Amino acid sequence: MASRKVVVVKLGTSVLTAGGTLLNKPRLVELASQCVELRSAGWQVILVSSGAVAAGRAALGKEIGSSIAEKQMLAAIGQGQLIHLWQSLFSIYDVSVAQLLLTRADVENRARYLNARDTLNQLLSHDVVPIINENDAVATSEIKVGDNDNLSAMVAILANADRLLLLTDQSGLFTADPRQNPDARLIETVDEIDEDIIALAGGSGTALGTGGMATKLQAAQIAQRAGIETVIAKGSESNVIVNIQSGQAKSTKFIRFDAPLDGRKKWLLSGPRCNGALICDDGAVDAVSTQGASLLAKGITDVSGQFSRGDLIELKSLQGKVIAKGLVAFDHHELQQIKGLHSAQISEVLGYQTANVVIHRDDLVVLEHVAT
Ligand SMILES: Nc1ncnc2c1ncn2[C@@H]1O[C@H](COP(=O)(O)OP(=O)(O)O)[C@@H](O)[C@H]1O
Ligand SMILES: N[C@@H](CCC(=O)OP(=O)(O)O)C(=O)O
Repeated sequence: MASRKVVVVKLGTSVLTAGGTLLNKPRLVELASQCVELRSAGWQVILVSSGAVAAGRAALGKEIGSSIAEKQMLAAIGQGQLIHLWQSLFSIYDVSVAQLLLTRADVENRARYLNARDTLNQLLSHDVVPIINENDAVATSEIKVGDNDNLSAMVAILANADRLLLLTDQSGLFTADPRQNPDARLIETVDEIDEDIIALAGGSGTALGTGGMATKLQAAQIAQRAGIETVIAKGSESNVIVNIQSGQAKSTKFIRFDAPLDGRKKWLLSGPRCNGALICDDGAVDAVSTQGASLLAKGITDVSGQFSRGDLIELKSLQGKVIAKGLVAFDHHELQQIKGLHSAQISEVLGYQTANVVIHRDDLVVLEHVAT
């Protein structure tokens, strides 16, 4: 059991509705049976299933507006229908499922993150298929992840997954939105998600999808940095879930970075939002990004945003590139006073010294290796 590989399969609204506005039950039947086949081939499967809003619309049976409150109502109605449908389909194969509804708050807070991780691990160790969605009915904009692509990357990190499979209505990332440009070509492999790649991704081509290719690239980038391979493929392709695992389906594959991070650093990548940034000189950027050093006050040229001690912030180069993220040991007022100073001068200026480094390397996750 311990050696089984874990795959997170994200099913977009576009897949679950088969291009319509309501859930397409035959499509769900096919997908459930593929997941069961994958389990028989030795994979543990976690589903991130969109579709609550679509299911709610079907259950309500009448047209309503598209305000946030109305969508939240549809999600509240539909989530029960959705999980009931999955449960009845998996039960045909004697497979138990469990519902987990998460918000950003569940991954931002380290204690809640560990709690969600324990639940997920328990479910997997008991051979249950976790079926996850955002808790749309109660999630306000402050605590919302907002799209299930990013949520699925967070789940992949939580579960220490080997692969993230994003199923949508296209075979992967194209050189342009295929809905707008019939000449667009499929990109089969992406090594690094740089600005040129990000520029290819547009929003959703439909009224029901959230985020389009842009949020799929964000998810792939989070997963890539955490050492997880991401594949985007078309959910309507016959037997796609099984064929992807054996490399036999059209897709875009994002190569994972080969730098194993410990669990805490993976959490830094996945969940918390950054409350500010420190602008660093070339020497500090080099020390942090290529030598694995802690960030010292000496290398900081500027401070932006308002944050407290212990908050997650970004480290930027003088050119404005985000190099790393880390948990900061001083608040923004203190940093305004000590930026550019030697560590030995900190207590002189502040009148106290709570730390010698601004971000300890154990609290820092490097996003870009920059040659300065
Ligand atoms: N470069 C691109 N390659 C492929 N699809 C793209 C691209 N840019 C934008 N898209 C759009 O992204 C859509 C898929 O995202 P979305 O509608 O959010 O689906 P889902 O419900 O599966 O998350 C596609 O239908 C397509 O119109
Ligand atoms: N949580 C929402 C779906 C949000 C979402 O990201 O949708 P999609 O882009 O279609 O995967 C729902 O269940 O309807």
